[in-house]
Amino acid sequence: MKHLSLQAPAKVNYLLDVIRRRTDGYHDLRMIMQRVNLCDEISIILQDKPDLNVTCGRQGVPDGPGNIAWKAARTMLDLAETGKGAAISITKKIPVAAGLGGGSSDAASVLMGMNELLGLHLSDEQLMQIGVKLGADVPFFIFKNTALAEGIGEQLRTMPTMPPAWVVLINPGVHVSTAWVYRSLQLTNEKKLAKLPKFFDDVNSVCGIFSNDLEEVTIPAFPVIGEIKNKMLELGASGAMMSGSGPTVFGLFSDKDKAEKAQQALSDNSGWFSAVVETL
Ligand SMILES: C[C@@](CO)(OP(=O)(O)O)[C@H](O)COP(=O)(O)OP(=O)(O)OC[C@H]1O[C@@H](n2ccc(N)nc2=O)[C@H](O)[C@@H]1O
Ligand SMILES: Nc1ncnc2c1ncn2[C@@H]1O[C@H](COP(=O)(O)OP(=O)(O)O)[C@@H](O)[C@H]1O
Repeated sequence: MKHLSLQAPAKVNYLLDVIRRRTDGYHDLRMIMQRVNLCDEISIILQDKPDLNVTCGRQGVPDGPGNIAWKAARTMLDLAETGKGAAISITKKIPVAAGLGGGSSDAASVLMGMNELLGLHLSDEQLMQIGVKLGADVPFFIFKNTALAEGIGEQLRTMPTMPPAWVVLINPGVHVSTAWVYRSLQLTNEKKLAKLPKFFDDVNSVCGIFSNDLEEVTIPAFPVIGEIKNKMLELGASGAMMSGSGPTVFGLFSDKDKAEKAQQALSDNSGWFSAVVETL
């Protein structure tokens, strides 16, 4: 029986410009996406019987066909046409519906893992084309590099090297619907896009690009997001912002000690998820 153990990392968005509303109900974006080393753990066992089982056991995440990882595995098993099946178990470490891309990352890891286990030899480009049909952020997790993402997130280019940083993640656990955030956004006709630097000297220069249009919707509705951002800056972060459609706020630090102290100060609130992680 073939078996693989995988680590599926989370992401944060350093930039999220919403450019226009599309006719298919989605929005064209310009994003900068960075992986961090907070990882879900995934085990895949390839089986001779055709059954596909995905178990997660985490509240708010479906087992079976409702799980995005199940859809990823099903696609790969159908492509292979070997009659084999798989047993997949997911241990969630990434908070769910948090703006950290956990589901998309799980799906990307399963696509890459099944490609290997089934000996399909699909290229990363082919896996990314399969991935975008499962979720807009899936191709980024196959691409792996820190990326400038356009379209809905499927057009990816490698960003100039960014200095490594410590990232404090704080999720206050309020429920934010991604569909509601995009729907509520007031778009201007001709959005002016800030020019991006050609290189980044230090963590401060990375924070110079921080901007997330979705905060215009989430901060007025959930003031706690703005409060965490302000606190993070008071505690010495070089920059702080909401990731994706939230509600997780992250702060970037060049100093590990400061990052750990900020996490401690912010994690006093019971029920909040908090972590200090590193950029990948
Ligand atoms: C905001 C981002 C940024 O990385 O990430 P998360 O916060 O989810 O991590 C992504 O754009 C999340 O894209 P995606 O993964 O497709 O979101 P979904 O939850 O599937 O989308 C829910 C709904 O949001 C709207 N939506 C989503 C993406 C997009 N570019 N335009 C949209 O208008 C659509 O109405 C869609 O039906
Ligand atoms: N493997 C998975 N991990 C997390 N969420 C999943 C998974 N499969 C399906 N979902 C569903 O996807 C939704 C979005 O979850 P997630 O990817 O964690 O958040 P986000 O889109 O904010 O990055 C959740 O409501 C959850 O029920």
